[in-house]
Amino acid sequence: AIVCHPGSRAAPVCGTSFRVSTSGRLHERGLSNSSLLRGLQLQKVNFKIPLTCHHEKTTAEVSSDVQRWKVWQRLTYLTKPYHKELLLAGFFTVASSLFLLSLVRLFGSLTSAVAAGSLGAVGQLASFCSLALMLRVAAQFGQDVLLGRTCTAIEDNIRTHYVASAIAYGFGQERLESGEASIQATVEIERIGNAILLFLRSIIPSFLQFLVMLGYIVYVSPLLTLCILLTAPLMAFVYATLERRLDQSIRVMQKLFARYAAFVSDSFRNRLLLQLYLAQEFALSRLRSVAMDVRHAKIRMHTLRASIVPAVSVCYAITILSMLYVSAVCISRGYLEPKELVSFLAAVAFLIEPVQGIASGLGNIKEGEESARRVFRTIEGSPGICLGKQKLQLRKSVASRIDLMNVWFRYAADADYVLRGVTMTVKPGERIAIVGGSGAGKSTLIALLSRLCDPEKGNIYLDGVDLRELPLAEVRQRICVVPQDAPMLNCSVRENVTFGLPTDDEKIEQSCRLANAHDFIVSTLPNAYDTEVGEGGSNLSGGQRQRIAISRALYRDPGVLILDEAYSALDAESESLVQTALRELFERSPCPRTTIFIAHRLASVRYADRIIVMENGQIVEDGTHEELVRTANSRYGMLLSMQQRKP
Ligand SMILES: Nc1ncnc2c1ncn2[C@@H]1O[C@H](COP(=O)(O)OP(=O)(O)OP(=O)(O)O)[C@@H](O)[C@H]1O
Repeated sequence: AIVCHPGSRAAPVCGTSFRVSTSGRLHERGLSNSSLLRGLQLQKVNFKIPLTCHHEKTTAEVSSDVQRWKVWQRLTYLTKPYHKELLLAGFFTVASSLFLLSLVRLFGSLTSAVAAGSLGAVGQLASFCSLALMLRVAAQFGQDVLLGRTCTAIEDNIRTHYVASAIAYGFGQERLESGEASIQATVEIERIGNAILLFLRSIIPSFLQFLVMLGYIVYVSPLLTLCILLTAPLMAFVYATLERRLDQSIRVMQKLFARYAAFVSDSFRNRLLLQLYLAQEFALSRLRSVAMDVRHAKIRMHTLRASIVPAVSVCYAITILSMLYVSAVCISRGYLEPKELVSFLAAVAFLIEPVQGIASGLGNIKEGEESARRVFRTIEGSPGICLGKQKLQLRKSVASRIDLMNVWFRYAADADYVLRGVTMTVKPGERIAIVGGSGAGKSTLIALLSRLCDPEKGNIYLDGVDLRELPLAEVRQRICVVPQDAPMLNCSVRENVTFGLPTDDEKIEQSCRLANAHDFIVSTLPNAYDTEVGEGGSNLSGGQRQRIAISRALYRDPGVLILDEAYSALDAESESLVQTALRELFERSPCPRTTIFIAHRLASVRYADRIIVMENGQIVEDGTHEELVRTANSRYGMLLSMQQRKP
């Protein structure tokens, strides 16, 4: 990812995906067509999943951690829609254990018949054994097929829910990097699916088999059974100690691995920058140190996991040896027949098998449990904002009034306030420009208006209703933001404009014409509106991306249109064309729109109805261009003259 091949083109490099070979090398694969990424991205466009749990939750209700029993409770809840399949699989599991029991019993009689040389009885018993074996195999097959299907569906549901939740609300309190989140959405959720499958397909049947065989050996010889059970506390102690350590090491390993994934994703995303600044070695050294920690944590985890089976086996060996000694005593005193001992030993063998199975499977279950804990924590902790319940009836495409009343906001409890007592009113249909120096709090104000976060103190009203009282979807339908970096999904231009809304080609073209995008789309893009834009819109220029981003907002007919530095990548001519088109549109429109735009280039704000100047998180000036220019020593006048002085 970091080596620059001579002659490679700059633009397509941005859309390049990579394959990691078994040797750990990275191989370029050409333009990004990864089905996974594509799948996720298209889901972003198409999602319509009811996220009921979020709509009933407020920040205060969100727990910071997910306890173990809650993880299992949630996993059980996820199996609810598949009760029928699981019941049927359970029936097969029970049947399989019962067939095994009959096998064990038949085996005792068969060995007696063999010892007695009774050929007729041997033939008959052997055919019964074969029948029992075939029925057991068939029951296991039915169980495995049903569970495989069900667990795949459950895994798919968790992933869908996770992606939907992350797209709708971000990564919540976890503050995950996108690389970590991608690992959660792919590897960790797969781990959860595998753990559920293992639990249902292996641990439960093993446990059932253990109970059936235990019942049988108690029935055959309580004394020998007691002998086995006496060693159980030793085994329990050994196992519990190892399990606790394994638990900790898995937790550490997964955390480190997620960090590693975030580093990798960061390096991939910034690979051009790394190449340009010859900083490949710097990136690799960061990766190497985390990779080393991951490796150590993995080795520790594998060692602990590998030690469980031998430790349990040693305990069992002690058990079997003591049991054999007691059986010899019992037979010599006539308390036990050799035929019963054969059955007993067969049952004990089938008792050991599930215990070993459980012991070796629990490592994977633990990993799945830990992944589930992390995934659920991200899903549950997602809304960093309180989600309103009030249903406001919106009149479509009508300009809105916005009131900010003494709004205070900071990004963290121990950080400085970024907005400090902001109070302002935007009347319906007004065109407001917000200007100010870098870091003044303009983008933060926009984030609050679009409810990416909520004020810590004070209120924001949309047509007289507190934003927090409104359903989030209503706010987002009503207020549409064109962000500064004009983000694009890796799909066609058309899909990037409609972004999940029903496709109306006429309206798409109209929106693109208004944003001055139609001409370049039809004349320069190879497949016009069907052209794939590449990863992050890498096949387009910055200005082209911004024009498509503006078209996307216009396609939505919002009551409030917010442009956050949305003209910054446009040349002066394009900016003027787009501005004029928007002004005309809004003036012509029977339902006027409120427009708020942030601009650094002050030439683009002079025709705004009002200009708001921000500084250090506060509004310091508010007025028209003429008013502000006339005011002596105004901050706006100073900014203007500084820009005009620039060569
Ligand atoms: N996600 C964040 N977490 C923590 N602090 C942030 C975050 N985003 C912005 N800030 C801080 O908030 C302050 C205001 O940032 P903001 O982006 O709102 O300013 P701005 O006026 O839009 O600046 P610019 O014109 O440079 O984009 C800055 O000091 C910035 O460091």
